[in-house]
Amino acid sequence: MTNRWADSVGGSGSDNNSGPRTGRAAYVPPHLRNRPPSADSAAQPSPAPSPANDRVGYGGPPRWAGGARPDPGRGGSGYGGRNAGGWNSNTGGWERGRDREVNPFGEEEEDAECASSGQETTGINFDAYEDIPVEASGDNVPPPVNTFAEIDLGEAVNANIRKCKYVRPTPVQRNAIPILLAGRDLMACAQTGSGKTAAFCFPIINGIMRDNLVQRPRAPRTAFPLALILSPTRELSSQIHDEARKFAYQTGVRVVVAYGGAPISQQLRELERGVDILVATPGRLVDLLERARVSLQMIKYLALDEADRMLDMGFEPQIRKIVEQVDMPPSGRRQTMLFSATFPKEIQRLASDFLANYIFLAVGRVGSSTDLILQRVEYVQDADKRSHLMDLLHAQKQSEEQSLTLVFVETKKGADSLEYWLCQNGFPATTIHGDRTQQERELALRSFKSGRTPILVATDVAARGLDIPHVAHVVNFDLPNDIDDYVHRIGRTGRAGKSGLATAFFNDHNISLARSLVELMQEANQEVPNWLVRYASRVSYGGGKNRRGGGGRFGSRDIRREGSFNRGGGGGDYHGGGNSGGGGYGGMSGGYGGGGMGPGAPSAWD
Ligand SMILES: Nc1ncnc2c1ncn2[C@@H]1O[C@H](COP(=O)(O)OP(=O)(O)OP(=O)(O)O)[C@@H](O)[C@H]1O
Repeated sequence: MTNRWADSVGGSGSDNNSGPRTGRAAYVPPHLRNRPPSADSAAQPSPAPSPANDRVGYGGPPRWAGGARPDPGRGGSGYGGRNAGGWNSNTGGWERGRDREVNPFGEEEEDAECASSGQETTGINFDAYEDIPVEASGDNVPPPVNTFAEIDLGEAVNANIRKCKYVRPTPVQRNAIPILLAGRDLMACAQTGSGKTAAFCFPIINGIMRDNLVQRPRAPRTAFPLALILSPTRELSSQIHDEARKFAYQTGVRVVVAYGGAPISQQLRELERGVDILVATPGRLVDLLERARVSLQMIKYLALDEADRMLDMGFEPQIRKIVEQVDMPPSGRRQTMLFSATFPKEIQRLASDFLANYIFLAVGRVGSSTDLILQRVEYVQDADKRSHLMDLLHAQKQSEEQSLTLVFVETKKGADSLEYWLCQNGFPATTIHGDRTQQERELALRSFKSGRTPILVATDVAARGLDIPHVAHVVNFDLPNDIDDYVHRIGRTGRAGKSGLATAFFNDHNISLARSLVELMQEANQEVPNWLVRYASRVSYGGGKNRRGGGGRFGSRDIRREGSFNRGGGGGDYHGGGNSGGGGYGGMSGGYGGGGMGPGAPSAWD
């Protein structure tokens, strides 16, 4: 079918999305999607999502109508597990202990999704990570551990680890957990999908349990969390919250999430019930701070997930406000942990403002973790991208029944346009990007995860952190401008020791990425097409976004070791880490030089 949608590949901004389309009642164009729920519609029941696309009913009632959130893992969760202590009575009128803690492991029917993702961790090929080298620098680095049994996380947490079916710690967990349990600040660079979330959650939960009976100020309606975990997107915050609730189940540690796009009233109610660990996106947290509904004066643990993203141009002002300009204890009086798969040098310099005498940990030599991901680059002109994508999807349909495909595009309009075209052509697809309401975003993600719509077309809003089982193929329909964004995007497959496939469509618009792409692929032992090598040789660095820092084949090494660093803590000490197989350390793609902070598509972020 030739239509205006099909013509707008790449979403250059042409206004192709106007007007609802008759004959496709299911579809509501983007400009109508962000309407707040009306009182009328709120009274109506929600229709079931269509098997082909989650958009059925967008024009209809909002799914949050009547107060019940679509995600049973979050909405209205009670609390009550006090088995491990860790609380005091000074809760400022919170409702602690009155509610029953909802089981986050999905033993109840409603949480079947969590249950199945829990089963994912059985049979994981963690041998794939066995020979991954580790480099840690800083003063007196605590040695790594090999088993969870070697770390005293407490019986309740250990029980949860068993419920998660984690048999042994991943390399980043082996190294980061002892460092954090020793109370040290940490900047950790480890591959996508290698278990960083647990690496910072376990020590935080353990620390809060150890800090039993912390006195908190009495202030009506103000929450005083002990730990703050910040992440760049709503979906990632939600995911971290879900994970942290599992790890903290029946420990007495209460985890609450707050992010934009969702009704604040419900989040306020959750906060009023009490909070030990607050997981939040920066924007919503600033809002809560300004309303004086959250105070950071009791924060003892601060974690920034996707820390390089959190400190780049888009987020840095908000992060500085939260960390430096409100009431959070200064570095040295709190424990700060920064995690990502990429750490450009510029970001490392900035990050040192937030850290005290920190340890830098790099887990995974360039080329080791990406072995799990087969990377292909194909030369495809813009006009041919759709038919090419269709060929890939047809091939995949035949090969694997259960597999999901994540397709990254540059713009929000491009995402809508491609999704529409795919659906028209018989491929059930949905989309996630910053112009969709949070309700739509969550629904799209659930529909994708469940396999109802096995193709998700996304902007960079889905590039980082999301842990979706069964993503077999990541297609870079439009390549990003920044190699770090590429790394995070392809990292949505090949997670937790599993293998995955990543295909990129390259053409003359992507020349600036050629060199860093070739380098990354070579380091990852991938087959690089000759034509791409020729493109790369035509590009000079010239200070552009993709210029690599002076780390040579070492990805993100501690900048303090390069002598170009004058701020903050010591550095110098260095050990090869417990699993070290020798040189060639670093995160997959950190260490890119000045200006390496991706512009991304700020409007697509939270
Ligand atoms: N010790 C373990 N044993 C088995 N599975 C694990 C273990 N630790 C984590 N996992 C699983 O590995 C998957 C990836 O973990 P996680 O999402 O924390 O990765 P990540 O390093 O934060 O990735 P990204 O860089 O993309 O954010 C999750 O499904 C998680 O449950």
